[in-house]
Amino acid sequence: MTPETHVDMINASEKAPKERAYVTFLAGNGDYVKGVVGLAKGLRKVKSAYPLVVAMLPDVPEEHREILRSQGCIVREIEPVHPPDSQDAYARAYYIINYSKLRIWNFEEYNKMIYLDADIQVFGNIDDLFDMQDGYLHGVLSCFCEKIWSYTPLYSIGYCQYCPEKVVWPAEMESAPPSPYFNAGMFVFEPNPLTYESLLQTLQVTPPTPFAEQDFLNMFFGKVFKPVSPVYNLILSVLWRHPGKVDLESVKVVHYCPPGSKPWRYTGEEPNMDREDVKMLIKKWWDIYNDESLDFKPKSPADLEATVLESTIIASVTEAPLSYSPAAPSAA
Ligand SMILES: O=c1ccn([C@@H]2O[C@H](COP(=O)(O)OP(=O)(O)O[C@H]3O[C@H](CO)[C@H](O)[C@H](O)[C@H]3O)[C@@H](O)[C@H]2O)c(=O)[nH]1
Ligand SMILES: O[C@H]1[C@H](O)[C@@H](O)[C@H](O)[C@@H](O)[C@H]1O
Ligand SMILES: [Mn+2]
Repeated sequence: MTPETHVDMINASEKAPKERAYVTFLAGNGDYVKGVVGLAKGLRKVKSAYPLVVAMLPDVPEEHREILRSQGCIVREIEPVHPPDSQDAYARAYYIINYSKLRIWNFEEYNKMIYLDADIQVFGNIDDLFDMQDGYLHGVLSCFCEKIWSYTPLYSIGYCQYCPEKVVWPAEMESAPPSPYFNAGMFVFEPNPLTYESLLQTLQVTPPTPFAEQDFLNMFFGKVFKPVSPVYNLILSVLWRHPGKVDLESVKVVHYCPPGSKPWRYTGEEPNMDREDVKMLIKKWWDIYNDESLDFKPKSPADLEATVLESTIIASVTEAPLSYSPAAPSAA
């Protein structure tokens, strides 16, 4: 190597932009695609500087992929991930959908990504999360107060991370209070081939648990998890479980998580869905979804071509599937 080439290489790596992107996940031919469209438009509204990659299972129909490309999303197909142990068909479908999210650690062309569920909307710019300290996984604590947690001892004693002082940990309890547990609808992470292989290998020796990849990621990244403010992932039920804990004015990200709260399925009939704050947040989601001025506008025909091309090239990058069944069921 000539000294010039060496210098060129150093310069090239110094100049290489830090690749960053948002990433969401899509499975099936149902209505979650609306969530992704809403999210793409929401990110545009708050002027995010980074694109939205959609990691999708093979069962997402072409027409939905087309809608997403026309909204400026980078479409990237992933293979389903099968957890170990045979389950009944319903549980299997649920687990395959959720564990497939692990493939995003293989998106090596990005150094840092922010994962967002499709039932999330951003109401403020959160690009600052990319500047969080490297080497950690950043996310927001889960609330344990909803009935969905009733299978856990935590729920029976009324323990929640949002108000740990409320419950004195009973001496007869077998375990100590749990270590911080994040909601897997939003997290900041660094794709990495070694982490990716380790995640998939560990999964093969880890029996599935009710909160699927959320439980698994909490276990896997337990030692490197750093909590960020709940304004970066307001789980809607925190509004009525911990009133006053989060100031709605300062909330940047809303997660339409509780039953009946998906904006595109909202009827107002389920518990708490008739609250004024919930109705206001549902309306705000629809305002973004319906706002045509937020549709992707390629700056030039070449720009549009670039988006489509990027999706095509990325999707054609093949990877060795550790476990793949072409007939992944959909829960949508
Ligand atoms: O048919 C489906 C189902 C799910 N999804 C994708 O998977 C994500 C997770 O599903 P939900 O948002 O419905 O799940 P919840 O937010 O209610 O549940 C929580 O627990 C889940 C696992 O139990 C995940 O960890 C999820 O990120 C976490 O917020 C969706 O946002 C969407 O991106 C689809 O694309 N199609
Ligand atoms: O804190 C949340 C909340 O309790 C939700 O209802 C549940 O679906 C999520 O998995 C959890 O992280
Ligand atoms: Mn969600």
